[in-house]
Amino acid sequence: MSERFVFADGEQLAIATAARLITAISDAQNARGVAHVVLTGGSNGGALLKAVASSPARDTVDWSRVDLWWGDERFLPAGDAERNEVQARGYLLDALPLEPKRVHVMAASDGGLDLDAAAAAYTSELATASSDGTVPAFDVLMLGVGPDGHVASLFPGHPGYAVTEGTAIAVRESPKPPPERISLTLGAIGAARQVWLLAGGEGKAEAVSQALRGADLPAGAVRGTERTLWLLDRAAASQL
Ligand SMILES: O=C1O[C@H](COP(=O)(O)O)[C@@H](O)[C@H](O)[C@H]1O
Repeated sequence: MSERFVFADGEQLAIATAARLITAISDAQNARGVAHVVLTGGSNGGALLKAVASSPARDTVDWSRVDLWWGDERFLPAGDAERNEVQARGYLLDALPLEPKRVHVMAASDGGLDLDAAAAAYTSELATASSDGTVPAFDVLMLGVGPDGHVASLFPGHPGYAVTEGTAIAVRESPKPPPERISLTLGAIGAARQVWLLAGGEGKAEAVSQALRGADLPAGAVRGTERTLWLLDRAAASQL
C-alpha cells in the first residue's frame, strides 16, 4: 500500500522531502553504516536537491558514507547541462564532502562507450556494490513523475517499460528528448527499501491520478520493499 503526502506548493514539497531525505540517510547509516540513495532528474528532483543544499540540517549527515546512484541519465557528452548528473552537481553535490568513488555516475556519450556498453557498465557497477550480484538494497530511491506518467526513463508503452530482466538498460527513441538514455529497470527500482515518487504542479495531476487509480503507467508500477511514498503538492494532487 502506498502512502500519500500532500504539501501546499512546490517549495513546501521540496523542503519537506529534503528533511525526510536527510533523516532517512541518518537512519540508514545508523542501521547499516552507509546509505545508498538513488537520485532523480527533472524539475521536482532538482528542487529537492536545492532544498537539501540550503537545509540547516544538511551538515548533520556524514556525506562520506553516502553512495549516490541515478535512476536514469540522458546519454549526452560529459558536462552537458541536460545531464541529470551535471544538474545534481550544480544544485547540491559540488557543495558536499562526498567520497568520489561513492558517486556512481552513468556514463556520458563521449566517454568511449556506446549506449549498450554504457548500460552494461552501470549494470556491472550496481552488481559490484550489491550482496547478490544484482543491485544494492537502495535505502531511498527517488523518482520524478513525468506528465505522461513516466519515471526514470521508463515511458508508457515504450519497450523499456516492458523489460523484465536486468538492472540498467539502454533506452532509444525516448519520447522525451534526448532520445538516448540509460535507465534502471522496474526490477532494479523494486529492490529499493523506499521508493519516493515526486510530483509537483498542475501538469502532473492527471498522471498522478491515473497512476494511483491503477492505470498501466510506469509511475503506478513501482513499489519499494518497505515503503512507497507519493510526495505531492496540492496542484499535482488536485485530481485525486
Ligand atoms: O527526463 C526526465 O524526466 C523525469 C521527470 O521530469 P520533470 O521535469 O517532468 O519533473 C525525471 O524523473 C527523469 O529523471 C528525467 O530524466
